[in-house]
Order: sequence, then structure tokens, then C-alpha cells
Amino acid sequence: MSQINEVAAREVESERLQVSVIGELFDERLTGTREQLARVLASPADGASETYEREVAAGRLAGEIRRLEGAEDGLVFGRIDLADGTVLRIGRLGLHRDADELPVLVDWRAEAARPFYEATPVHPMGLRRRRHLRLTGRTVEAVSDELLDGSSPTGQDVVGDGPLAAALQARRTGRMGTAVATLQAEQDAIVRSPHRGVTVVQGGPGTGKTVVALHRAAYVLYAFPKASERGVLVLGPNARFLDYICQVLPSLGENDVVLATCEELAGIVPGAADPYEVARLKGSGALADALAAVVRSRQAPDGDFDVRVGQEWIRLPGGDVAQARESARTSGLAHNRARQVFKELLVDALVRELARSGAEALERIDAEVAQLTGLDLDKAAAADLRRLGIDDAPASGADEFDADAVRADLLDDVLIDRAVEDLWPRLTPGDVVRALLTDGDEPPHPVQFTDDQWALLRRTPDAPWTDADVPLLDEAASLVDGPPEQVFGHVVVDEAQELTVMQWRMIVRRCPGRSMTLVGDFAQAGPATVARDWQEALGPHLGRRFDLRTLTVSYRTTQEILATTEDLLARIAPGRPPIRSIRRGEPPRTVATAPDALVTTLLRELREQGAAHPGELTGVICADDRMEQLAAAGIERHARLVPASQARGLEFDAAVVIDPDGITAARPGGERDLYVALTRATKRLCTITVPPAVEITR
Ligand SMILES: Nc1ncnc2c1ncn2[C@@H]1O[C@H](COP(=O)(O)OP(=O)(O)OP(=O)(O)O)[C@@H](O)[C@H]1O
Repeated sequence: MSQINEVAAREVESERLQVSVIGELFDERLTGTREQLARVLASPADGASETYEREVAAGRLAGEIRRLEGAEDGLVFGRIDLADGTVLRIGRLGLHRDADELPVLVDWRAEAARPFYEATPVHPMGLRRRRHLRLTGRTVEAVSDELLDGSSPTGQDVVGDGPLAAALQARRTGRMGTAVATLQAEQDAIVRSPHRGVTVVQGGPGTGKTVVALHRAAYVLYAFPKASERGVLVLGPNARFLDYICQVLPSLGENDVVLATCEELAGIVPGAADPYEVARLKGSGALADALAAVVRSRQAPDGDFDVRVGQEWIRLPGGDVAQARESARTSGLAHNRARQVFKELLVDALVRELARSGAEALERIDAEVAQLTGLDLDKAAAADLRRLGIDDAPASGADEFDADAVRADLLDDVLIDRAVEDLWPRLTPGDVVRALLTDGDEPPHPVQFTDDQWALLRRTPDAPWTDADVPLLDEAASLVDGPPEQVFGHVVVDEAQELTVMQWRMIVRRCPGRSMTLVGDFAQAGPATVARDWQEALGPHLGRRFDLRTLTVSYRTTQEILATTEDLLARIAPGRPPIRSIRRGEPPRTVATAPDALVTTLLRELREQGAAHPGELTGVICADDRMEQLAAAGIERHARLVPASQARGLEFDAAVVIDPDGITAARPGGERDLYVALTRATKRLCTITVPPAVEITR
């Protein structure tokens, strides 16, 4: 055994001992929590309040058990040796023994762990050495050290290949793994940022935006207790993407993060997708004003209003109705809730009207009696009462009107309810969106749209709701029923460049504290995106209140692949400096085929790649309208088949991109789809071009 190997073997052995001590403590904690849960569940509960308390305690313990179980795999992954000789081990969660001064294991999110991620030889942050541990289960397999204080390796230092290289060499599994052991300094600085407002992270493909976003979510849960109490939401562009990232947070011991798409957040399952030009229009902020105008148009139109009270019709002057409407609107309540305010104000106006008309009627009768008999009825009645010794008699008949009793009766009166329904009808979100977009109605016309655009927006009454209708329905829900019940303390949005104004409004509504981490890349924007940069996208919702960070190194896309996409990048994002990659790979290949030979060519390519690189994950990315043909040809038996519209954020060992021209032409902004497709591979890229048939036969 060489001297280096001997040192490594000895250090691995010594780490194994330490890790087994940590493992025992972890087991004690897990067993103890499970026993506690069993005791709580077995304890008797007397009455509803004790049952509730028991359920809360059981829920908390079950959550703790899930957290521990989630973090078990790869529990310990690092160690730092401070210049003063202190040793700290870093892991997915913290473990402490009462008798010890130092923690047995430091949670990676704790301040004490920061130097593990951010120390460099230039800024060693008090460290002598940083050590990475590679474990299989609980067995330490290898250690790798970096000396940070400029000292020479001693007989206890194992200086070799960095752990990042090992992490990047690992095969892709189709699910993203955590990068908690290898977060790089520029990523860690964002994950650990004390900024509680909005942080925007931009960067080219593979620079770790998703990695940063997910680790940031875990950090927020740990470091910002107030935000974590309200919960953390991670929003992704589609179910395929959420499936790709779904294991990262549980493996960091965080199970309570909500992962959702916009549709899931709104609780609506769309039955169709809109063409892109329609989706773009539906994403426009002008529709928020238009929806609010629809709701306003259903609130007590101008003019007098006749209400039936008992056998009589009472005419309410337009001024009174308008006053009730304005007061109800300024109550700040949503339409359906403000309806009660309006009803009460309307009834008040009616009571006043009844009192006034009652008094008028009595005066009229008095006048008629006086004219016929020459008798002043009021005076005569007062004189009678005085003779009887009663002198605080009511001065007139109108004072006998019991306004409170009349008001209470009217509030319970079905006829009044019917009148209010006419003036201020209860609305559903669907009513409002239908009123705006369905032919036949006369919605308030948003000025920003031309007649042609307006025609594109029209829907038939029984058309299913589309994906682009979802934010409109959500907006309408907030107008008629008020803000959403489920709000979050922190929101993480991945592929944030995809969001339309209406989707941003949905998200901002759910994050009253405006604490967010938004990651994305405008060079990868889809066809519904109108904004060209963050200021344009976020300005209407957040002004300039966001902290913009940029990641500069790609950990996925090889330098060779990035080089072939430079011209494309210059076209879709002029002036954008190219990013650099820490990966090297094979030069990308291009294969041309005739349209009718595409399937044969692709299958041959996949078979050859499968034979040369067994066990690797290959993604075949094609224009959406080619999916059916390739799925029918059984491509999914050999590779993951992904439509270009859903390739954002995904990653494969190898990618085969089908018919780049077809992807470019398939939908507006197709060159950005192509850029996304070309940057998904960590090792090799093959592009199959399908020249038009005429060119081939010529
Ligand atoms: N610090 C790191 N340690 C190990 N792997 C990393 C690290 N940072 C990024 N990676 C890996 O690089 C790949 C790309 O990361 P990620 O998906 O987060 O990039 P992205 O910027 O979101 O890409 P895209 O723009 O395509 O969505 C992933 O496999 C990820 O695990």
C-alpha cells in the first residue's frame, strides 16, 4: 500500500468510528421520538380539547420522525478543523448531547457550518482543513481534504480529487439529488443570505439555480422561524418538473414544503390549453383591471330602484343606492362579503324612505281631516291627553315609527333579499371570467386590446377552462371571495421567467410578507413570456424591491455543448456574456436523416449509445407535435421522451434533440425552446436534423 493510500485508509477508519457514534445518537433520537409518539397516541383524551391537543402533539412528533428518517441517508458529509484545533462535523441535521459542549453534528444550515461552504485559501475563515466524507449507508467509504491555511499536508490529510468532481460524475437518475455536501461558495452565499425580502437568482443553464432555490427553501425553514411557521411553497412550471425535484427537500429532512404548479395552487384542473398568442393575451395585466370592472359593473348600477315592501313598491332614489354602493365598495371587502354591507346600507336607506313617506302620509291625512271637519287632530289629541294628566305625549304620528323594528324586519325579508340579488348578485369566479370572455355578454372593454386581440380572447359558454384561464379565475376568486386562505411565509419560484403578469399576481397574493426566492433565465423563456428582464417582470408587483444575484458557472452543460450554442444565445439574448462550464465532454454530433427514416435513425442512435454507455439516462427532446409519432414508435422503451415545451429544468446524461428546425418553428420563441433542449445533457449531445423532403430528393 502506498503511503497516500495508507493515510487515506487510516483516516477513513477513524471517521468510521466517529460516524458510528453519530449514528447511535441518531438512532436514540429516532427511537425516542417513535416511543413518544406511541405514548401520545395511547394516552386517553377527555373531551374535544384534549383530543385536539393530543392530535397536535402526535402531528408534531410524526413530522419530527419524517424529518429524521428523511435525513438518515448521507447523514454526515463534512468536517471542518479550525485553526485552534476545534473539530466540527457537518450533516443534514444537528445532534447535540447534553453533556457535551460542542454539538455532535452541526446542521448544514447553522452559522457554524458556513465556513464549510464558503472558506477559500484566500479567505480561510479560521479553518485549517475542510474534509468531505463519502458514505454508503452509514459506512464511510472515502474522505477528501482541502487545506485552507496554506499549511503543508500532514500524515492526517487526504488531499485528492474534490467531491464536486465525484458528484458531477455520478449517473443521472431522472430525479434531482441534493447538493448539500458540495454547494459552491457563490451558491451558498445566496442560500444563506440574511435578506428576508425577494431574492432573484439568474444564470445560464445548469448553473445551479434549482439547486440554490431548493436549498434556500430548506434554509428559510431553519433560519426564519416566522416564515417557516406560515409554510414554504415551491412553485414549478409543470408536474414533470416537480417530479424531477420532489426528492431534494425530503432528503434534506424537510417534508412540509408544498410543491405545486399554478393550477394546483388555484385548485383548478384545466381541461384544455390555449394557443400561445391567446395565452400571452390572457397573461396580460390589463385583464386584472377588466375583471375588476366586470365585478364593479355587477354592483348596483346607477338609477332609482323600486323595491317591494309588503304590498307596496317603494322607490329608492338613485343617490341613496349609489351612496350604499360606494360605502360597500370602500369597506375593502370582496364582492360577496361586501354584499352584506350593501344590504344593510340599502335597508337603512329604505327605513329612512319609509319613515319619510309614512310621515308625509300622516300629514296628508291630518290636512284632509282639518279641511273636512275644521279640526286640528294633533291639537285635539294633545288637549285630550292633557286633560288625562299626560303631558309628554308624542308630538306627531311619525314619531311612533319604530325604525329599529322595521329595519330588523326588512333585513329578514325575502323580498329585500331578492332586491339585493338584483342589485348586488352573489358571483362565482367562473361567472366573472365568463362575463368577460364569453360572446354575447358586453364586458367592459380593456383599452389595451385591439378588436382582433379581443376576438382571440372570446370563448364559447361551454368551453372548458384552459391553463391560461387559471390565473384569471384565481384573480376573479380574490375579487368575489377575498384573498386566498392558504398563504405562505416564503415562496420559491423555479423557472420564474415563465410567469405572466396574471400568474405573478396569483403568487404575490399568497405571500403577504413578500419573502421570496425567484430563479430563472430569460434566455430560456417560453412563448407566453412577455417581459424581457426581471425589472419588467417584477416591477408591477414589487417595484425595485428585489436583490438580484447571478450564477456564472455551469455544473451541467459541458463546455463543448455551450460553445455550439453561442450563436443561438447571441440571437435570443444579445449581449449576454457566455457562461463557463466546469465540465468537459464529447463534441456534440449532428446526424441528418430523411423524414421517413427518422424513427429508424433515432432507434439506431439510441441502441448505439445504450451499448457504448450502458446504464446512462438519455433524453429524447422533440417538438410537441412529434410526440405522438415517437411515442407510437416505442422510443420510451429506450429513453425519456420529452416535448420541448416541457424540457425546462430537466437533465440527462445524454440528450438527442430531434429536428431543431421543427422545434424552432413549433411555437413562438421556438429558438429559446431549442436552446433549452440543447443544454440538457451532462455528457453528450446528438442532434438529428430532418431536412425538408424537397431538399433531400433534389
Ligand atoms: N454545488 C453543486 N454540487 C453538485 N452538483 C451541482 C451543484 N450545483 C449544481 N449542480 C448540479 O448541476 C446540475 C444543474 O443544476 P440546476 O438544475 O440547479 O441548474 P439550473 O441553473 O436550474 O438549470 P436550468 O437553467 O437548466 O434550469 C444539476 O445536476 C445539479 O445537481
